[in-house]
Order: sequence, then C-alpha cells, then structure tokens
Amino acid sequence: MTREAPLEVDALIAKVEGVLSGLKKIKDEIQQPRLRPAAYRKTTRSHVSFNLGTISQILQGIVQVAQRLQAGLEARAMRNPASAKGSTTTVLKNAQGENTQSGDSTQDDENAWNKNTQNDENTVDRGADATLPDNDQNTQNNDDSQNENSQNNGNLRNELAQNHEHTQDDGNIRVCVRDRNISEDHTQITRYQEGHLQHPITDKSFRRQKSNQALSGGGHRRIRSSCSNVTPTVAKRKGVSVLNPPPKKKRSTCSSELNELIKEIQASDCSLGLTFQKSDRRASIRLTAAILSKKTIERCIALIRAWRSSKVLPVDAFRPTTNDCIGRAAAFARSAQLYEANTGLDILLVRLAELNFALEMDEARAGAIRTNKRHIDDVLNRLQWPQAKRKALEMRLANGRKWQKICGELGTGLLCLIPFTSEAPCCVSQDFCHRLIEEDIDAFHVLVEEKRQFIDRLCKFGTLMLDMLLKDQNIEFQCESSQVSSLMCTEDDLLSFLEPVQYPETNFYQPVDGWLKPRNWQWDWPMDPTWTPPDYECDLCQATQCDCISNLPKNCYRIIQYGAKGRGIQARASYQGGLTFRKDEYIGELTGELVPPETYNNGMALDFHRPDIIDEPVVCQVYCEKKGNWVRLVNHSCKPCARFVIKVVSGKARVMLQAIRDIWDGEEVTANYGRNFFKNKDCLCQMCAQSNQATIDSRTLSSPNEANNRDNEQQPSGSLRYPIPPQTEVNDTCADEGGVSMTPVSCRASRHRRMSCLDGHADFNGQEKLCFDMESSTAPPITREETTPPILHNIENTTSSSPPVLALSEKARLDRDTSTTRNQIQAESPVTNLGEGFGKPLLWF
Ligand SMILES: C[S@@+](CC[C@H](N)C(=O)[O-])C[C@H]1O[C@@H](n2cnc3c(N)ncnc32)[C@H](O)[C@@H]1O
Repeated sequence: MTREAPLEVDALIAKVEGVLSGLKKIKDEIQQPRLRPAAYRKTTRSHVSFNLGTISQILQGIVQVAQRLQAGLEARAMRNPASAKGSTTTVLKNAQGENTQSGDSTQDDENAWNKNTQNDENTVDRGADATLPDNDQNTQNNDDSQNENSQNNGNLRNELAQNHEHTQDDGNIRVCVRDRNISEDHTQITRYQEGHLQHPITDKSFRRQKSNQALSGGGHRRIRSSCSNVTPTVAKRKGVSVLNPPPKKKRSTCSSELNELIKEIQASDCSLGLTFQKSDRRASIRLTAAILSKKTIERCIALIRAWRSSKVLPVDAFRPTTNDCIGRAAAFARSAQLYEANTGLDILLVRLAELNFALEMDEARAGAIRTNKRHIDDVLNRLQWPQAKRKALEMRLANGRKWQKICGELGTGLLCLIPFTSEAPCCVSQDFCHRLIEEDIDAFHVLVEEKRQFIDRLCKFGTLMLDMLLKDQNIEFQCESSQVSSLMCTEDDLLSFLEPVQYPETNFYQPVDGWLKPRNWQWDWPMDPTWTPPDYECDLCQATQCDCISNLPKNCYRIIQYGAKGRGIQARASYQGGLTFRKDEYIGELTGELVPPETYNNGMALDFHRPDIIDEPVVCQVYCEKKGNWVRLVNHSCKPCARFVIKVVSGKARVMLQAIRDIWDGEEVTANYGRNFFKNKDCLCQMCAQSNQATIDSRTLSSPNEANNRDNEQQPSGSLRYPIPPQTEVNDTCADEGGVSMTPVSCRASRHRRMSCLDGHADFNGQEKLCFDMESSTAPPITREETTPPILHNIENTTSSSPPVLALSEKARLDRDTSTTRNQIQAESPVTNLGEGFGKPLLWF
C-alpha cells in the first residue's frame, strides 16, 4: 500500500460524486414535463443511455483503482496482519463517507439497500404485482414510465453506495452485489471476486434480453432480472460489459420466492413445458404462464359457453355509426361503462371497449405527442358526463393503451386469453395488467416468442371469438360438440378444441361396401343417392341449371344455448324485432355425411327419402354429428315454425329447412323431428313444457279459483300474456308441420297429390313416418299483420299451400325488415330461459 492511497481514495470519491451529479442532471432533465411524452421518450432514453455509458466507463476506472488499492492492502496485510484490518476499514469508511464503525457498515448498508431495493422493486419488478402494495401507481400509463426511469436513476445514488457493498471475508475485500429479494429474510448477498464480477445471466436469457432490446427499438432498457445476481444495469454500473460477460461462476442462491413461483407454475402446468429462467422478469413470467396454460383453454371454452347463453348482444355498442373519432371514442367509453360487470365475457367486452376507446382517442390526437385535454372534455360533453368522471375516463384511456401494448403484434385476440380473475399460482388480475410497465410487457413478448405456435393458435381462437362477438359471425367451435377433459389431452388436442367447425358446403358422399341399391332405384348403382337426372327442374326457380343453393339467406341466425335441449338456432333479423324469414322461405340446407340407411340411431342422422321414386324408399341418412352445417342444430318442437323437406335445388335432391310461417327476430327456429323421436325421452319444447307445467299446476292446486289466482300472480298487470293455443285435432303425439288441422296421410298419397318433381319430408331417425296433406288445409293464408309472436301463433292459420318462395336476396331482406317490426317478440325470446350448460357435458378434471 502506498502513501498516496488516501489521495487516490479521495480522487475516487470525487469521481463518484461527479457521476452522481451527472445522474442528477439526467434525472432533472427527464422530470421536466416537456420531455415526458412518448415522442421524446426515445431521445431521452438514448440520452440517458449515452450518459450512463460514459458513467459506466468512469465507474470502471474507479473499480480498477479500487482493485489496485485493495491489492495494496492485501499485500500489507500479508506483511503486517495486525494493521491490515484497520486500514481496510479506513479505506472503506472514507469511500462510503458515512459509516464510522466497520462493524455497522454492512448492517447499515443492508438496511439501506433493502429500503432501496424495495423502492426499486415497486417501480420495476413489482410494477405489476397485484398482491403487493400499490406504490407503483405512477406506472399507470406509458408516459409515466418515464418518471419511473428517472426515479430509478435517482435511486442509483444509493445503489452505487449500497449495491457495491464491501465486506471483509477472510481478510479479503470483496465487492458484493445483493440479489433482488422481496423480504429482508430472503436477502441474498452474492459475492464476486474482485475484478471478476460474474455476469450470471445465461446465454439464453441474454439472448432474450438482446431480443427484448431489439423489440423495444434498441433503446436503453432496464431488462432487470427479478432474481439475477447482476442485471445489465448493475453490470454496467460495475463496469462489466454486458456484451462480453466474464466467465460463469457458480451462482449463489436466487430469490426463493421466484423459485417457488416458477416451481408452482411448472407443477400446475407441466404439460405445457413452460420453462422460465431466474433472469426473467417476475411480472412477465406471471403473465406468460397465465396465458400459456391449460387453464386458458378452459377459460376460452367458458367464454364460448357464456356467449351462447348471453342475453346481451354487444354488436351495436361496438359499431358506432358516427364518422368522427371523438364520437366513436365516446361510444366506446360508454360501452366500457355499460359492460362493467363480473363475468368473463363482460370483462372481455370492457377490455375491448377500452382498447377501442384508446385507439379512437389516438386517432383524434392526429400525431400530436399527447392527448389533448380538450378531447377528453369533448368526450365528456358527448356523453353528458360531469367533470368528476374525467379521472375515470383518463383511466380507461390508460387501460386501453395498456391493452394495446400487451396485445402488440399478437393481435386483439389476446384479450380473450388473459385471465379475467386472479388465480394462483400466477395471480394475474385486471389490476395486474393495468400496472404492467413497458419492460414487463416487452419481456412478456420475448417470453411468449418461445411458444409462438401455441400462442398463435390461441390468438387465432381469440380473433374468431371477437368476430363472433363484434361482427355477428356464426362460428362453432370443436369443444362445443366434444367431451373435453384437459387431464387426458395433449396440448395439441386441447388446442384443436378451440378450432372452428368447418361446415361442409355440400353433402359428403363416399361409396361403402354393402350399401344396397334402394328399392325401385332406376339409375346406376353405386352412386350418390341425392343425384337427380339433368332434366329435373329446380324446385325453387324451375330451371334445370341454376345457382339457387348459393342464394339462401346468410347469417340470419345465431347459435345459442337453449337450456337442457342443448344448442339451437335463433332467428336474427338485421334489426331487433324484424321479420327474419317469410313463411315458406327456404332457410338453409342441411348438409352432412351421406351414409347407408339405418346406420345411426342417435338423433344426429336424418333419414333421406326420395319421393320421386316409387314407395319413397329411404336412400340414405344425412349424418351430421361429425360433419354437418348449422342446420343440424335446429331443435325439435311439437309446434315448429319450420320443417325439413326434400327438394331438388340446383340439380340435387337436398334436405331443405323451410319456414312454415313467418319467423321473427329472436324466435327459436324449430322443426318437427318425427313422431317417434321422443318415445324414450322427454320433449322439452315450449309446448310440452307448458303442458307439463299445466299438469303440475292442476295437480298441486286444489281448486280452479286457486289456479286462476296463481296465474294472475305470475303475470303482473301490464305484462304480455300469451294464451296456450288450443290443442284440438292433434293426431297422435306428433304435431308435425305444426298443423293442428292437418290430416295425417301416407307419404305415398301425399306424393301423388301434390308433388311436382320432388317433395318429401325428412325425419330425424323417426321409425314410423307421418306425413301431412298440405292441400287439405282450408284456412286462408295469413297476412304478415296477422302474424302473432311465436307462442301465440295459431298454427291452424299457417298451413296454407302457397308455393315456396325463393330465398330473398339480402337487399330484399333489408327492405322487408325495415317495413315490419315485432318488438314484443323479445318478451318471449328463448334466450331469457337460458342458463344451463351444454347439452353434452364438458368434463373438466
Ligand atoms: C339434431 S340435434 C339438435 C342440436 C342439439 N341441441 C345440440 O346441441 O347439438 C338433436 C338433439 O337435440 C336435443 N333436442 C332437440 N330438441 C329437443 C327437445 N324438444 N327436447 C329435448 N331435447 C331436444 C336432443 O338431445 C336431440 O338428440
């Protein structure tokens, strides 16, 4: 040790002070409000980065001098062990400029460090930790993350003193960098040999950090590990090149809490193979694990289920008609308020509303650096909200931007995948997401990159789900018709449950060995049993060549859950309460697999007769369990509004669904399956449910007066009251074709009387067939004005034999819809009876 040593130490102190004042300058600059907006952020960052780079060089020099001094001390200790300790202490005391007693030095530093780490953690690693105190509210919006940077820089002064703690160990002075930790108990001190600060971040995480930097535009980032021993920032401060880490040494313990979290995540979802490193950010680990877990698939399935049973159609709320972005922003802000609720679906809608609100506000900003306060005022004015709601609106804006950032290039479908409630082990709540800081989000994007295929498939589901919610598209998912057990399934299987069901445009026919030629079949065999000779005319347009099958109504339905009946089809007009299908209109074609007669008897195969062949043999079944379009979801009713008929359309015999009366927006589209379908199980159609209720009522109530009283109680004055139509002349158990006045006749008789080319019926596996003579109805066709809501509908009046009408074009449908409204149907909308699960049970664990 030389005599100049104390001078050198003084010089070091001066240098450190110079560094600190430089940092303070940077901090002051950052805190100036004009530098906060986004456009300045990058400049500021690079500015900080530049200065930090210079500072790190200075620090490197300081460390080298300190090393040299320490080497001198060691040499002196070898020569004179008694005096060595005191000298070292002196050097340290001077260097730290505070501690006067060597024994207290470490303790004080540790307390200060813990305090400091706590601050740091609140603003950095724990920025999104919902379970921790809310000290990081300043990270609410992106602009504020700048503040956070400056705060951290401000803290650097303490860190410089405290992270580089010097302790004595066997006479050697070592530079200690404390590991990040949450509680004092778990504080770990990692020691490094002087001059050989180890960079403990593994290659992989290092790559992550590099790509993270690239993702975020290459600006300076605090890619700080939640439990890494040396973070890049610290490494820089220590004079260690991040790009050139020194050789790896055995690491000491890491944050036990983070280890626990990682273990817990891996144990709960080991099949998804999530691997995290200790160098990853805690918040990003939590978000990644929460999204890439099996539970996400459960959540997605629950979301579909909730949508099927939802009474709220968000479409209109998400389709503002105004041309100006402030108007649209106001509409979305209102929507966000509207759907404030606790179900996953509602939370998703709030997220979407917030995101869209932020997008519109950003559009209004028109490239300006920050949102003009006037724009918020404009939105408040549009909504006629008081100024008191300003804060709430600003919060929505911040949330919306956060959602935008989280979704990033993964797309808005990701919003469906983020948990709606906080669940262990990841505990990702709404608040957690709102408090994520930019670095967490960037690190999350880097982490999910490793499971990109998986997340892409999940996001694809999310996009379809949003299309269904917002664009009124009808999409069926595989999980809705399968039994799902996440225990039994591989990752791939689980993902396949979220794939959309592909509807076959036409029937799928494949010849099968042993498929016998149908009775009286006059053409070649084997061949497609729906084939018709070229001279057969289309039943819709009477031409031999046409494209009528492509002109059937589109998107005039919605798949919803009808309690224990399972899913069903609800008519949707272009506006609420409108007329959806005219009487006799063809609603759609049932498509599926063509299989030999009597192959299936499970309610998912429909017998296909050929009424143009003598004796109307069943030529095949249309089996629609595995392959089939939406028409297969039409439920049975003893008083249906539609029927399955066999018609020649565009050169083929087809099972067509035809309206047997006007069908209004909100009604369930039903058909009669045939008289024997419900031989062994209960029919749950509205008519049967009502008559069952009537039976129960008549048994439980002793006198008719009592019954009347009860009825009156159930129907408060002013409410719509629908009488049960008379059940006269219903033949047997089947009210096929909905006609109480219809006479059951044999199919053959029917055919001879009214078939032009091909006109038959189709039944879902009914063994005994019953057909009705459509011409025997004497009732005059009813006009639209006379048509009553579904439950009121007097079926006697609906059996006119007017010729089938061609499917209306979309324009004609719109014209028609605007001319007629039946709002009262909403009162009877079957959706209001929902709430039960899928018809087929979903097995979860
Ligand atoms: C062709 S599928 C109709 C779609 C079915 N609801 C679904 O969710 O897949 C026929 C099945 O629906 C159910 N279903 C249809 N109408 C019903 C009714 N009126 N009462 C009880 N169950 C009905 C029965 O389980 C039947 O086997």
